[in-house]
Amino acid sequence: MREADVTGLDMDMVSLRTTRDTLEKDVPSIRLEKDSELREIYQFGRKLGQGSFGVVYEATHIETQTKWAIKEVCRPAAGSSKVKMLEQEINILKQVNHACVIQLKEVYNTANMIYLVTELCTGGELNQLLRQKKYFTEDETRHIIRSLAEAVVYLHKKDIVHRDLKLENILVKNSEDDDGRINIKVTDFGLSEQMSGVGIDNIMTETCGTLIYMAPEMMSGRGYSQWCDVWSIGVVMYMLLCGEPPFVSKTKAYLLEEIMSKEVPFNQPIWSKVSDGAKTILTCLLKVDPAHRMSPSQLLENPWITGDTNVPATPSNVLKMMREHLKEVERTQTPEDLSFTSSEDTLGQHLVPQADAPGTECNHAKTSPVRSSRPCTALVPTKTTKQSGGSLQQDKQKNGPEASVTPSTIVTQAHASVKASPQSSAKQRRRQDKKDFSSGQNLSCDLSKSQNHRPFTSSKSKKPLRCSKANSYSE
Ligand SMILES: Nc1ncnc2c1ncn2[C@@H]1O[C@H](COP(=O)(O)OP(=O)(O)OP(=O)(O)O)[C@@H](O)[C@H]1O
Repeated sequence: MREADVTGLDMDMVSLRTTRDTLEKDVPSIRLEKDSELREIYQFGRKLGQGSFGVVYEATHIETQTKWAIKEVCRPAAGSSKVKMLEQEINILKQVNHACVIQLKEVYNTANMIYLVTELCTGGELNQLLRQKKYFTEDETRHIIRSLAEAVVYLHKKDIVHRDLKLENILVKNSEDDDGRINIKVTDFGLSEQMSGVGIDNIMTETCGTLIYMAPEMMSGRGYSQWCDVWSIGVVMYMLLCGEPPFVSKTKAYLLEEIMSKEVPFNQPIWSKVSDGAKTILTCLLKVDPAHRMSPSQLLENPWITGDTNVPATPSNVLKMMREHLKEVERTQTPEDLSFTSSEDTLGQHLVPQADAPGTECNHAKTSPVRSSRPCTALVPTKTTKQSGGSLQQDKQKNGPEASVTPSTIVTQAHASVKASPQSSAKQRRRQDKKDFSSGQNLSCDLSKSQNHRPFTSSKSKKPLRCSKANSYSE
């Protein structure tokens, strides 16, 4: 047995892109002459599961008698897409060190095999637990979603977009710990992407992931960013609370149509028992337009998540008062006096998305006629454009002008474009919103006018979808 190159894997198979200074922990990569040598280090136990790459076993480290999971992977052909995915997965796992992300302990290489030793999650996949329980309570869901959001904030800060967040890729460390809490670990980074640039460089076009969890902007093929993970958190949360996905259709095209045409459905009887706070979050996470989605950091600060009952779940009272006031103003003014046609627009103009303002959340979920037409960030009646918080793009904004292509700036510009057409009725604007979204224009039109912002990509790949993993798509 010999220690492999200090950077990690068998270099003939994997060209590591990770720079060493980004590593947070040292994951040894060990070369073995024979596969049987590993059996001298670990005692293999029951089979835990099978993925598209290989089989996962429970294993006991003989010397320490500690339990681990070992993924046994047949070395894929050099240059194949499987190599790329495995390389990506290992590179990312080597960089991450978070309580809610699966830990990679060691990598073993032999001539034919690669073995990934990870922490053991005895509770299995979250979808198995959901199937048993049918649905989770709000308290259970809160704990799981908080952990998931923490993991996503951490990953996005490291410029890692998971791209395939789903119940099957969330493992349960132990069924339930002493407090009855379900501790989760995000796993399966095979489809993840690590961004290297800022602004437009962070726009991806490859369609991948699992349909029911896939963000509409990814389905539309017009470019997406890390906000696709937020949509998936929304789908996961929805499923935890009611046991079923929010949107289902046989094909990607129909699913996209369904998402575009419907509100987040809360029709099943179970939703009558779910709090408004949880439903509001879902509406904010499942915003069609990524520019209007709640950020993972905002999610973490939301009173439903923090359990802070002193903060109103929705700032609807203030907004309601402002709307009433604006309606009154409209009533007393002639149309010429107004720069907008409706109080909603006027309100939109003055409401600036303020990232990470605690205690605030999507406040328009119920009033918004079109799910994609309203920003879903903390709205405050001010023109201050404070941008802070943990999301990748918000962080990037501090680093350069290009990075200022944030959902919030897009939102602000979207409002500006509404302002520019005072004649348009609310109905016309709704139609335009939808048209813009399907053509990919709603984000690009305004951005292209700005010196600092390059257009949001709208290139649509003509390549057919293929299934690269079980239930996961890659273009
Ligand atoms: N650390 C672990 N602890 C417990 N069970 C695990 C662990 N890792 C994987 N498993 C189980 O083994 C199964 C196969 O895992 P694996 O990572 O190979 O594939 P996958 O995530 O299902 O899909 P793929 O790699 O094909 O995308 C999982 O579905 C899970 O049930």
